[in-house]
Amino acid sequence: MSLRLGAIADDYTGASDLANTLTRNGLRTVQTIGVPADDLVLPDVDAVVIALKSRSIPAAEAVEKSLAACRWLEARGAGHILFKVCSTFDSTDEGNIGPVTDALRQATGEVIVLVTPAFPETGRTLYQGNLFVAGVPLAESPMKDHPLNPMRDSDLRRVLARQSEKPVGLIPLATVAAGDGAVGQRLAALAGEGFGAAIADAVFDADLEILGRAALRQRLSVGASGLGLGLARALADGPPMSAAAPFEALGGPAACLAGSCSAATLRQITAAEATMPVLRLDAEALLAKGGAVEKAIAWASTRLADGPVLVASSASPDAVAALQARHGGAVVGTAIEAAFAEIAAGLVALGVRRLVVAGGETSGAVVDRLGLSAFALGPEIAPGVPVLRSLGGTDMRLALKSGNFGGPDFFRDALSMMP
Ligand SMILES: Nc1ncnc2c1ncn2[C@@H]1O[C@H](COP(=O)(O)OP(=O)(O)OP(=O)(O)O)[C@@H](O)[C@H]1O
Ligand SMILES: O=C(O)[C@@H](O)C(=O)CO
Repeated sequence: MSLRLGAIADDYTGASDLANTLTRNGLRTVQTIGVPADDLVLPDVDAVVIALKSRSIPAAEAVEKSLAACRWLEARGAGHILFKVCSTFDSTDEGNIGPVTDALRQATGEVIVLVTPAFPETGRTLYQGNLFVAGVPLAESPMKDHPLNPMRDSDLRRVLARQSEKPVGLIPLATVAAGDGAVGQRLAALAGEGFGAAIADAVFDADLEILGRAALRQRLSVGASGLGLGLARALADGPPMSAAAPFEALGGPAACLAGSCSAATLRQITAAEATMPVLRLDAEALLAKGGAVEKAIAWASTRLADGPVLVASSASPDAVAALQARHGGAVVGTAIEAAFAEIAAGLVALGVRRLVVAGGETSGAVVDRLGLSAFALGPEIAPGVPVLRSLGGTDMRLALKSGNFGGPDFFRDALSMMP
C-alpha cells in the first residue's frame, strides 16, 4: 500500500468528516483510531486518516502522538500529510494546533505550512485571515461559548501566532484567485521573511481546489475538510462521486448519545424528543458518580426493544459555565466523557450495534472504550457526517457527529441511514 495522502486528525468526528470528504472526492479512504496496530488488516486505499484524540490534551502529548502518526503514514509512502483541525479552529492559546504544526513542519522538513480551516459546505469561510461561521465572525458565533475551547478571536493569524514558534502570515483571497502558482510564490516569499505558517483565505470550493494544488507541492498542510476536498480533487484519478454505497443492514437495537453542548446539537436533541425516548442526564449526578451511569443503562434497557433511544448530557452555555465554575472545566469534561464511555459499553452489552454519537471528545471516549480500531466509509448523512462500519472486532454501524454539524432532525436522519 503506497498512500497518496496521509491525514492526522485531532479528533474522531473530524476524522470521519475528512474521510467522508476524501471518499466523496475520489480517494478510497479508511479511518483508523490511533496509529494502526501491525496486525490490523486495512483494505487497499489511497488515503488513511489517523484519528487522534489530541485536540484538548496537553500540547506535548499532542505533538508526540501526531509525530508517531506522521511517521506511520510516511513509512506507507504518503506523498503529502494533512493535519486535520476543526473548521472552527478549536484550540486554546496553549495549543494544540500551533505546537503540532511546528513539530510536523520540522519532521517533514518544510519551511512554511499552508493553513486553512475553510469548509464552505458547512458555512466556514475565511477572508483577510478572519474565520466566519455561517456568515458570523467566529468570535461572535456559538463557538465563543464552547465548553473546552471557547473561540473569542476571529483573526486566525493572531490565534495561530499565539501558539506558534514563528510568525504567521496571510495568503489573501486575491492571491488565491490568481491561481496555485501565485499561492506558491506567496508562500515562498513569506518563508523568505521568516514566517512559519500562512493562513489562506477561501470562500468557495474553487478556492480550495487552487489551495489543494498549491499545498501538494509541499509535504505538509493544515486544514479542515475544505482543504481535504482541494487535495483530493487534485490527487484523484476519477471525478467526485455523489454518494458512497450503503452498508448491508445490521438490525437490532440502536441508540444515540449526545455529550456535545454545541448549538446544533441542542436543537437536534429537542427535535429528537418528538421521535424517540430521550434521557436528559443530570451532569451533577454524573460527577457525583452515585449510580447515574447504571441508571441510564437501566433506563435504556427497558426501551431498546421498542426502538432507538437518546441519552444526552448536553446543556445550555449558562448551565455549562455554572457547572464548570463549581468543579473546573477539565474535571467536568473528563468525568462526563468517562460516563458516556461506560454508558456506551453498557448499551453494547445490551445488544446495541448501531450507535450515533454527538461531539468529538464524546465520540473519542466512546470509540476508545468500545475498542474499535478502524472504520470504512459509507454514505453521507449530513455534510461532514458519514455512516461508518467498524473494521475488525464487533461489527457495528456508527455516526460520529461533530457538534455543530447536521440539520434539526439529524438523529432521526442518521438512524434511517443505518438500518
Ligand atoms: N452538561 C454539561 N456541562 C458541562 N460540560 C459538558 C456537559 N455535557 C457534556 N459536557 C462536556 O462538553 C464537552 C463537549 O465536547 P465534544 O467535543 O464532545 O462536543 P462538541 O465540541 O460539540 O463537538 P465537536 O468537537 O465535534 O465540535 C465534552 O468534554 C463533554 O464531556
Ligand atoms: O472540521 C470540523 O468542524 C469537524 O470535522 C470537527 O473537527 C469538529 O470536531
